[in-house]
Amino acid sequence: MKFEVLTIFPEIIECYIKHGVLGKALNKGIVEVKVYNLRDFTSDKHKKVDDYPYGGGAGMVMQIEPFYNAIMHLKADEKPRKLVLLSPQGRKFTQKLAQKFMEESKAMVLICGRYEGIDERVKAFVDEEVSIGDYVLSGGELAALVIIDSVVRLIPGALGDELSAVEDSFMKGFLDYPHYTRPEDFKGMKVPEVLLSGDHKKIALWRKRQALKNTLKNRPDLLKNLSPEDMRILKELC
Ligand SMILES: N#Cc1c(-c2ccc3ccn(Cc4ccc(CN5CCOCC5)cc4)c3c2)n[nH]c1N
Repeated sequence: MKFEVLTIFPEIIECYIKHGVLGKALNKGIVEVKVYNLRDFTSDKHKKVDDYPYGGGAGMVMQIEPFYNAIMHLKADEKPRKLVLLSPQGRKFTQKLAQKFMEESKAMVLICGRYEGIDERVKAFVDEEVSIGDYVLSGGELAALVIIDSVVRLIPGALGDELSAVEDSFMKGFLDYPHYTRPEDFKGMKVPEVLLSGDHKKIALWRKRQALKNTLKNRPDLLKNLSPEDMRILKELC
């Protein structure tokens, strides 16, 4: 899968993609990330990318021309790609949308604005407008990284442990169970006995109960379409 990122801060993207899961996926050749500086698509000596908003108002707005020139440059190879604009006004990004992007797109262009946003006319050239959540960021770069990271985790072979992607809790519709590792006793804080028992059936049941308990407490909105068994466990917790 190929990601192409349009931004005035390429270093934000370049720094992050070298590490962790993404770094491994890049080294394996499972993923390719190319970052483009929008300032390279300007036509003035000052590489201007923003201007005052028509109609007045606070802040600056990013001009359409650099976005248009960059998008036309990418489209010159006539290869299919999904163009995604990051924006506070976008549709909510969820694990389901990450799955959809992974399944449907061989290449994605992630368009990152700054300032108070970008000229509305850029939207004529994009396929999706996406927001990663109900809070205001300073630009689209962090959102682009969230999308890249969550989509790459879903690519078969990217994690090197097929189970992790399948086990990601948002795929199952409830939160994760608690995790523990050595030491067994840290300043009197002990690992639950069941996890030391070696009884995999008991451990699985304990983990399911804990996951449902966490979900009921923190994200009851996720508790939909539970299996009869999960519903039975949930009722015991109430
Ligand atoms: N994805 C994503 C994002 C973004 C995001 C994405 C892209 C850009 C480009 C510029 N900015 C900054 C910016 C700040 C303030 C404002 C004003 N409005 C904000 C909402 O209330 C009304 C007034 C606009 C834009 C961006 C922010 N924020 N939150 C998400 N989940």
